[in-house]
Amino acid sequence: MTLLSRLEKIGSPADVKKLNTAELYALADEIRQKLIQVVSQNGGHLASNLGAVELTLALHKTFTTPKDAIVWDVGHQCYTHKMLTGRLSRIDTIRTEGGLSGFPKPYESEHDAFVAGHASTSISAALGLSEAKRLQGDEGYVVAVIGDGALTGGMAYEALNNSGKTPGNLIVILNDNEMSISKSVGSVANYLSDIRTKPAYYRFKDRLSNTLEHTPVVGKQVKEVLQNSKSRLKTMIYHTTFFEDWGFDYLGPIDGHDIDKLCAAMERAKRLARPVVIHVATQKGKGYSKAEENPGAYHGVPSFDLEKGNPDISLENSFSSAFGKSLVKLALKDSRICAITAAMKYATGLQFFKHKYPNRFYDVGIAEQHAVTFASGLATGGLLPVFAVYSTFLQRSFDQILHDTALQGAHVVFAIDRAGLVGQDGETHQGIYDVSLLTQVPGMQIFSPVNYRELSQCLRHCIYEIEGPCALRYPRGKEDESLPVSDTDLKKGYQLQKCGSDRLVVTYGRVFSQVLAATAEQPADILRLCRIWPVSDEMLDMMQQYDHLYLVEEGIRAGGVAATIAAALMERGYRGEVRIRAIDNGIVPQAAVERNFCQLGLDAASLTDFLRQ
Ligand SMILES: Cc1ncc(C[n+]2csc(CCOP(=O)(O)OP(=O)(O)O)c2C)c(N)n1
Ligand SMILES: CC(=O)[C@@H](O)[C@H](O)COP(=O)(O)O
Ligand SMILES: [Mg+2]
Repeated sequence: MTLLSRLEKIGSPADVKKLNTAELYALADEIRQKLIQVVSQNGGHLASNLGAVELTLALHKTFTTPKDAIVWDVGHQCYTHKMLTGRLSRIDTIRTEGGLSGFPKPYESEHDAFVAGHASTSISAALGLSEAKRLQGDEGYVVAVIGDGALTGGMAYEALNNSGKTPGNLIVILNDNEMSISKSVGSVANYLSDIRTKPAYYRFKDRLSNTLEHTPVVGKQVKEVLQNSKSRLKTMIYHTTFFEDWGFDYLGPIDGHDIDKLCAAMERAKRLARPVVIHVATQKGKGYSKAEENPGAYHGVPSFDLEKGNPDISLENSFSSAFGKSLVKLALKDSRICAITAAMKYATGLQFFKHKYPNRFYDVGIAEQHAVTFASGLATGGLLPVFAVYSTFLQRSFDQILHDTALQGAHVVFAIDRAGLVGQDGETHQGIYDVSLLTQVPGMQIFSPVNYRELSQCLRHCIYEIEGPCALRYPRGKEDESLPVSDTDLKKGYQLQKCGSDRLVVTYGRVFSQVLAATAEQPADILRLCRIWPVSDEMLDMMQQYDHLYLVEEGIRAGGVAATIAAALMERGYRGEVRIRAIDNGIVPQAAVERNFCQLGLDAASLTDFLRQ
């Protein structure tokens, strides 16, 4: 009989509450070992999880989920929470097909209070949950756990601005490790770092305020008078941080790896009558030396060898790198070219640009909306901005693209990375909506290159041959080197591959490889669009010459290129047959991309059947 480890004995958060401090630290060690082992096998968000182990233990020691709700921001740091809430036996399945998600999922467990994946949403969601409790007379606290990176996103401030005056069951835990994926940027990051360097000063103020609070009779009165006055004494004692100006109580900075201190602060927060911010200082990557040394490289990793360590932070052989390098080449000859990222410098391949042209490189933080309007300002001011962003995160900026870019015809180039299916991050991160969104934007042109060479040509074309907004979109990962692709005339925007068939497949982007393989079995002509939007009359004329059209798209059907072509052909009175293969259900769960292709009927075998019909 094998002895159960401490971790295996945790069936639910109730078991965490029974442990003393020493036992909790021993448990933390086991959790770290498990995190490292699982992420090295499955890939995932290692450094963020390693940094939040004690914090998660303290949360479950102090609060009682699901009566109390914990809302994780982004949610990429929730692996320990999953292990402690009855999912340890399935943790090895994390991020795999049919397995646990790498993000909070209420359908997975009642302990996951809210869906996450995109940043800066936790305080808004927590405020909503807290108000729902209040209005329905439900008991329980609501805790938002937000990182300093996620605190660079505008939504967090909208929520703070809206929360300060609410009755007090809302607790915001600011998990400050001074890192987003790369170093946290902006004035708030500097401000937080300033607070972190003066813990004694903040402890003194806190003690003074606490003492007043507990001084019988006069203490409370003095405190109230001071809090409501404008005196310098008040400023000295109570005006500690901007959180207080917004109506929160502030506790911190607290060592985020000291379980007793964390628990004490959380217990105190429960007793306070106002919403509270607990500012916690943690170390990203804690407990795994390689991740401590280079937390950015271990933020999100593919599976890796524990001995060798260091998975590549940005793969050399990838569309992202090809894009980044092409942009540098163009920028060498044109000082008007600027590059913008919303906290994804390495992942979008912009590190090359930053290295070469730091004064025209902008990391704006997790602020996609701001990034778009900022880019539109740069364009209106005479520059050539390129905003490199994941498809899924660009969704945030739809109104900015419409209102601030398109309506004034600003020439902003959107370099849309992770376009299409993304794999293990699952439904929150799929890049399958951008085409349907962008086709609604007046004047927008969209390109979908299939290899690095074409990407580079499209980028140049977008920067120099187009006025107004334009986008080029490319998938996660690397090119298919076997593709027989010659240079495309980008003014025409397509390539027609003929075999003398009366059937035509119209497609674009990564799924072209699958179409090619399918037509080897079921011969058909192929019209590959490189400029996928707008669809020109010339393209439609060409389609009308065929009796059977097969439109294949790695994106959602509604509003997509295929559906729009079908509608345009109908208006033209086309009498032939049109069949569409696109993504009908917009919620595509995690799996290897190849598996998602099969599930959605976009792989070569399924497309062969499709062409047979
Ligand atoms: C809207 C949006 N943009 C970008 C991302 C990509 N992203 C995921 S985690 C992360 C950094 C988060 O930093 P922080 O909140 O401080 O958490 P940490 O990893 O440091 O614990 C970024 C930029 C995202 N998830 N959502
Ligand atoms: C949590 C998050 O949103 C990112 O870290 C994302 O998981 C990165 O995905 P890639 O691995 O495609 O860069
Ligand atoms: Mg952080």
